[in-house]
Amino acid sequence: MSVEKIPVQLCKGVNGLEKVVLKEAKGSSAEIYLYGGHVTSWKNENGEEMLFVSSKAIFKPPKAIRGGIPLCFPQFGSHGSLEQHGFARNRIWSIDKDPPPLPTSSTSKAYVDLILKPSEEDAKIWPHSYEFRLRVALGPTGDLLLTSRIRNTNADGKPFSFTFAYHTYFSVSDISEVRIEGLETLDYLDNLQNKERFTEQGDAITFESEIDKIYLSTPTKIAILDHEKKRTFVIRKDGLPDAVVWNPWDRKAKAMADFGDDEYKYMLCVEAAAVEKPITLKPGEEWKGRLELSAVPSSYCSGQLDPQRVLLGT
Ligand SMILES: O=P(O)(O)OC[C@H]1O[C@@H](O)[C@H](O)[C@@H](O)[C@@H]1O
Repeated sequence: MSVEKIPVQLCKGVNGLEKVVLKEAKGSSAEIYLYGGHVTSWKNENGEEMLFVSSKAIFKPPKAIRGGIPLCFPQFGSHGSLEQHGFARNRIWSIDKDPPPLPTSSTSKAYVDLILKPSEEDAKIWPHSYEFRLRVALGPTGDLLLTSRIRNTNADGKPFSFTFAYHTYFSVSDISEVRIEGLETLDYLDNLQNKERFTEQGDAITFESEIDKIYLSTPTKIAILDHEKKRTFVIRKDGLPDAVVWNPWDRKAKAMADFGDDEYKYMLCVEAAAVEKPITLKPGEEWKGRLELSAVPSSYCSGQLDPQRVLLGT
């Protein structure tokens, strides 16, 4: 007899912070903290963790949780006058009991809707009224789906602009055994060189030192191949033209209080983002940004990512 899993549960996590636990019928699961609207766990059907969370992560406001999927809004990085990566990642979100419908083809009951609205204090640092709705869902095959809907609710008729990222920390076996496909030959801004623009060379991206690059206008599909784990993460994104790739490497790792000295070996951030061209919304307008993550066993064959490129040999 199979025991039916409760698809959505609200419970206490680290330091008594509230978290939502999603469980899909076949065994995959996810955890989302209301602090930051922050996904901190995504496990496949065998209970294996796909996301990296630092053993030194501080689950306490105002520090954002180090790992999982922090949400960068209304500012990515230092591209503006607000605090690094904006404030959405260190605010307490609410459960949205009655969200506007979202078209979905999945029958999975494992999903939750969260909402963030500005407090009076927030309005002092970013003088705009908005509703940020986040849906986190598990698909029937264990895929993790995040949909962000951001609406301008300004009553003063003013538009606003923002930059955004799903700052995903993937768990990898060994950073030196990992490569990314889908970003080769693209232009990028290098955060390690004053955000200057360069063009990536032809090969898949591999890692042997610190990296902090914003790849511009990328394909909607990117793959992270982990040879040792024999696992490939496939990232599909919509409404998010850019992709940030970050690994702090040893020196910066040591400088971060909430990150273990050697942990850079076991993580890689590939962040679906809108950075180069900020998104502008007039009052009443809504933006939607979607991220779909899947983990497929064994290595993806090189070149399978984009059949068109294989055919054209480009
Ligand atoms: O320490 P934080 O604020 O979470 O940021 C981590 C990193 O996030 C990346 O997205 C940025 O490109 C890096 O420049 C930054 O160092």
